[in-house]
Amino acid sequence: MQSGWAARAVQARKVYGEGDTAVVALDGVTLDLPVGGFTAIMGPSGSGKSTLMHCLAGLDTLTSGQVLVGDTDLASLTDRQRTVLRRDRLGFVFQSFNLLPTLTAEENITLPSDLAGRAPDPDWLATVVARLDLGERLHHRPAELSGGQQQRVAVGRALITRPDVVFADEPTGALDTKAGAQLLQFLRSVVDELGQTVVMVTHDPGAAAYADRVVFLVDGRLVEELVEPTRELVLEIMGRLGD
Ligand SMILES: Nc1ncnc2c1ncn2[C@@H]1O[C@H](COP(=O)(O)OP(=O)(O)OP(=O)(O)O)[C@@H](O)[C@H]1O
Repeated sequence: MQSGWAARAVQARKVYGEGDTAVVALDGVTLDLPVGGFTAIMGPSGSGKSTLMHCLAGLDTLTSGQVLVGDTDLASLTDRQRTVLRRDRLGFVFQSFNLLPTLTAEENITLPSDLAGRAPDPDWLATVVARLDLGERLHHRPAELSGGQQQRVAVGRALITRPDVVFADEPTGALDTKAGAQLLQFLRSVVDELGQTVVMVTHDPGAAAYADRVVFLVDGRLVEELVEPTRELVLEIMGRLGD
């Protein structure tokens, strides 16, 4: 990609409802997601993290402002085109894995390609499987895998189309500490070694410390940005912001 960012929000504003009951969820957020970067989004409950993520991912639309994925302005697309863009150019990892129980690990990973009617690139599939250390588990069904392994399958599924951006919403929320730390190391290596772009919403300062940069939202505004975060620095800012 020519531009230095994989996706960006420009003066993003989102208002839910109207009149007296209107809620300003995003209040002029400008944020670049650099290509090959790992960005964490933090902030108190209700600060707009999910709204920002959903708008960046084309799952929700802005009231005003712009979201660009690569050079594509999401507002210029029809619903159908946005759905195709999500399928082909974005990856998603959820707190609760969301794997299909009747499919094997490999079938879950290749599902987005299968749904698009395309064979997955075999070299890329092999690279992703090796990077996520899933080679021994490809023929297992989700119920036969640990939570950490299931979430790695979900990361593999998010990566299979070589997306512009992987969106991870509390990806370690359902994992124990050890599996969570491992998963974050895998996400880190997906950025460092495969050049993928990851954005993650988290409440956990330890998880945020794996990112290159943490942005903090309060009341729908970006109020702080921390480059090369550590758990301690994240905690200090959270304390200051009243989380
Ligand atoms: N569909 C909706 N309709 C009305 N208000 C909404 C809707 N979705 C979110 N909001 C409001 O927008 C604001 C931001 O919500 P959002 O879910 O983005 O916050 P968050 O930072 O992700 O919170 P949490 O950490 O609790 O998940 C909140 O005040 C919320 O109540």
